[in-house]
Amino acid sequence: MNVKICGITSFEAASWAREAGADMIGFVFANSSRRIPAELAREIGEAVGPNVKKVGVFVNEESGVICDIVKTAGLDYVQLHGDETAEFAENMPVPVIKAFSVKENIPYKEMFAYPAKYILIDSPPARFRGGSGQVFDWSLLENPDVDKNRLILAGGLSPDNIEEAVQSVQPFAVDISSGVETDGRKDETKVFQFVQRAKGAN
Ligand SMILES: O=C(O)c1ccccc1N[C@@H]1O[C@H](COP(=O)(O)O)[C@@H](O)[C@H]1O
Repeated sequence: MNVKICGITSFEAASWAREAGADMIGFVFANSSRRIPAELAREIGEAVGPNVKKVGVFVNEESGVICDIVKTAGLDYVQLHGDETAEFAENMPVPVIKAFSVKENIPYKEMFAYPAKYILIDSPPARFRGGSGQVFDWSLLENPDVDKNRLILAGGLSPDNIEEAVQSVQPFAVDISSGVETDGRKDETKVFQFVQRAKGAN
């Protein structure tokens, strides 16, 4: 199981993610309490090293701004968490993770035809576009049009529900932000528990 720890804002949180065995870390460049400058993301990314891939999270950002941040921060992927078109994604400088909000009667065929390396399915937006900590009904993903090899599961995951989530959905990867925080800051114990349980749950 691949694991992404999102909303990294400090060197120590990034090193917990790496030591715990996370495959990707996410930096938020959108409206969020977790937003950080591209220069800080670059410094944290350099400290973590090349084995952990760096993802930049954007919501309806201009293409030129994303390209600049990809270069400055040294990103491996962009996560498009807004209403970005397929044409927009095709012009990104690095591979794309496209986030969609879950809803009833989702057109999965259309969703998985989107030109992205991975498709991330998240809960509906709350205060910000993502990172709400809300869980959704995973049985909505029981559909033959869901390509599990490209699926990243997100939305309200936590050390307490991750084993059940992995066993029932069997996605390519899982992504978490608020579920490994205490009082709005990443929590070392929760980061380790989450990664270990996700990787042990196959
Ligand atoms: O984490 C954020 O602050 C954020 C802000 C804007 C867009 C996406 C964001 N994060 C993504 O939200 C989901 C779910 O997070 P949570 O685990 O429910 O808190 C995840 O994909 C993050 O990458």
